[in-house]
Amino acid sequence: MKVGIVGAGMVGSSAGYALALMGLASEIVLIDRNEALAIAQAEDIAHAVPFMSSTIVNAGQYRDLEGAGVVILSAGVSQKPGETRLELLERNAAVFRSVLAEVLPVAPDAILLIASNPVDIMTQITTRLSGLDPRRVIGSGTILDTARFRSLVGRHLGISPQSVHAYVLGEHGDSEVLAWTSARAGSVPLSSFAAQVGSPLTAEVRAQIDDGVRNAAYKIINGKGSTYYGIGAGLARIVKAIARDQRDVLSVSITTPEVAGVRDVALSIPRVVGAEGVVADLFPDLDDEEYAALNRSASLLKERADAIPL
Ligand SMILES: NC(=O)C1=CN([C@@H]2O[C@H](COP(=O)(O)OP(=O)(O)OC[C@H]3O[C@@H](n4cnc5c(N)ncnc54)[C@H](O)[C@@H]3O)[C@@H](O)[C@H]2O)C=CC1
Ligand SMILES: CC(=O)C(=O)O
Repeated sequence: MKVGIVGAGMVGSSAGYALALMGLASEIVLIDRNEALAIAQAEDIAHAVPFMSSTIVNAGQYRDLEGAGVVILSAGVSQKPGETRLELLERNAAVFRSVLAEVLPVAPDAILLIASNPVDIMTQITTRLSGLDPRRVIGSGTILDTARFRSLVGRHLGISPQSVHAYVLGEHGDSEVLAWTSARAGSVPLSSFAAQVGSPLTAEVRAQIDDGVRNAAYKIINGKGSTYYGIGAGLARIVKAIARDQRDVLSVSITTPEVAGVRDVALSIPRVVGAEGVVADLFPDLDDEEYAALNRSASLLKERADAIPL
């Protein structure tokens, strides 16, 4: 499968690197308004390929997206220290208007995979502007937050994060919801597992994990300017589900008819992802507090998305 990446900065190049290492694409095309950057990133990633795969990596123009199965959209601005994702909205909406006008005519059949922030609202805008089936316009959503959640829970319990089945729901951002009630370790409810291994999930531990997940990006941005390895791997993971029609359950964002009482909103819940995009939505069991938090997150996203002129 050919994969296009529009926006060859830190996130786009990290996704390209992860895809190339994992051998998930036959060809990767990197596009950026800074052509010299796209060329340099493509060349650097191509030099990793002989160690791991046979992916062809090139910089290109929009016309080179023809035949792409997936186009990753990672163009735009990123957060400065202390800035929220939502503060990027107007600037990145303007970038997407111009980028989509170039992408859609040449790659009308591609699944669009959105990374630029605020990713849920960018997903909703892209769905509206493109007129594509919402199930083929996928935001990376909380795939990264879910990975952060699993990582911290796994460390606390002393098990692999891959044995933690827990999801972050709602906004990829400050209002996100850690779904503790439905979380499992192996097949065992999280709190029961934690008690059995002698590492109880006290209110204090949960608060620390919540803070670690919710504020991870702010901490990393303060330390090194931006985050990219985590989302690069997350984007590659979504492409894997699509390219191999794996029907994996991933927390990604698409415009959804109704979530927690809010209609037509893009946000993350666990969804089944395969060759056609999102093929099913899953609504985890939530307690009253989690449901109310998801309703607040959905309402906030809906309000901000509806206020953006197309
Ligand atoms: N979804 C997620 O979990 C994450 C999302 N992000 C978001 O990803 C986006 C990209 O972040 P970085 O790669 O760190 O930024 P970056 O500044 O390194 O790269 C952005 C690239 O977009 C290009 N660009 C800007 N306007 C363009 C246009 N009209 N056409 C083509 N290219 C254009 C720039 O030249 C630049 O190379 C940001 O919005 C950031 O907030 C970042 C980390 C995680
Ligand atoms: C920047 C961003 O969205 C993240 O690392 O979560």
